[in-house]
Amino acid sequence: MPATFKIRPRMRTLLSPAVTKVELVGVVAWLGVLLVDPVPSINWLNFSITMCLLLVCHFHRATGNFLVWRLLGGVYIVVLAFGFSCVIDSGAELRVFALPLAVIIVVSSAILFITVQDYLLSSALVWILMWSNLDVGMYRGLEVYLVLFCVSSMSIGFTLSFTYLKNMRSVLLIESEFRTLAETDFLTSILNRRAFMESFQQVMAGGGDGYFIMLDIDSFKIKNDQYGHDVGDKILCAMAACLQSTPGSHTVGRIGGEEFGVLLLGDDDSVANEYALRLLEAIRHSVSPPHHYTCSAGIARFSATSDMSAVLKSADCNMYEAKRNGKDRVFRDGKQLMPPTHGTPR
Ligand SMILES: Nc1nc2c(ncn2[C@@H]2O[C@H](COP(=O)(O)OP(=O)(O)OP(=O)(O)O)[C@@H](O)[C@H]2O)c(=O)[nH]1
Repeated sequence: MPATFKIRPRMRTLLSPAVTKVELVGVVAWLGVLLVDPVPSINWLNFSITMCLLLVCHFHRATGNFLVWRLLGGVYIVVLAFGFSCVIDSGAELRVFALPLAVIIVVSSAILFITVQDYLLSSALVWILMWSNLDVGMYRGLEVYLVLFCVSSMSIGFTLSFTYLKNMRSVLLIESEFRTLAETDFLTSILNRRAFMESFQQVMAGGGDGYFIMLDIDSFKIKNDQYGHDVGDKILCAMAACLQSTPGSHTVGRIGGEEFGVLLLGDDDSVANEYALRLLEAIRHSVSPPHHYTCSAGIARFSATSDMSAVLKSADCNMYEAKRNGKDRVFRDGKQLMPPTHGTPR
């Protein structure tokens, strides 16, 4: 997915408060126009337009769907322009206001759109709607000025929209790059400890049940000493690749030097056990001899009400049990997990 598409929801979140304010200003202006001459203004059409504007404002603010949000910005502008054009239609003396009104709507609506295409489309619709209200007779011989106003208003709006969207996009792209850097382990490119723990907290806050698996590479110091730190680094990367390529996990991360964490969702013990054993098997074969390595793992179950530090401690204790009992194995609740096909411990 292009980076600019990824930041669009964030752009929408940042723009929304300003959009709501601009729309409310439009509604107030619309009600103000109706109040200038209230008696003839009270009719079904004006009532429907008012309700429509209020509903569009409400749903524009409330919708969670990005496409609907984009669409409602255009709907709002078209309904507002239609409302004003109806009022202007109701009295010939009001036609003099059609031109400045169209210019104001077209220029001020630049902030409502997240793409310049949306802006250009809706402002073209505004001009089409308002053009019929212009007293062309009044501008006879001066039509070129009308065209100039039309083109200038759209150009100013386009420039405003293009500039602020471009600036916002650049700032958000930089922000997203920094966020990725802050959450990613430099060596292995998987989540670092902070990001992994944040994900863990989010899962628990969301009421998720699951399993936390702590993994520690066995005798890693010896590998480093025997083959050098560059081989050690390759082993760490191979381990991260294994975590990523073994299906079934929710989150994986490097939570210490040679320690990794995995979150599994669900409450089926056999699925969690099978996952852990499958992962250790994949790890055994992830690097060919003589640099091959193994790791020990401890599993702890958690639910929404669990104390996170107690879960971490439990997985850690199980992992150390696995180390004490010969390494390259998984422990849970103080007992070693056996592969389903083999009935005896290795
Ligand atoms: N190459 C490399 N080594 C690292 C990195 N981070 C930590 N280490 C090494 O990991 C080793 C961890 O050693 P120990 O804590 O003694 O654990 P161990 O040798 O794996 O022994 P057991 O845990 O008992 O199996 C140390 O030698 C650290 O230098 C890293 O980013 N790259």
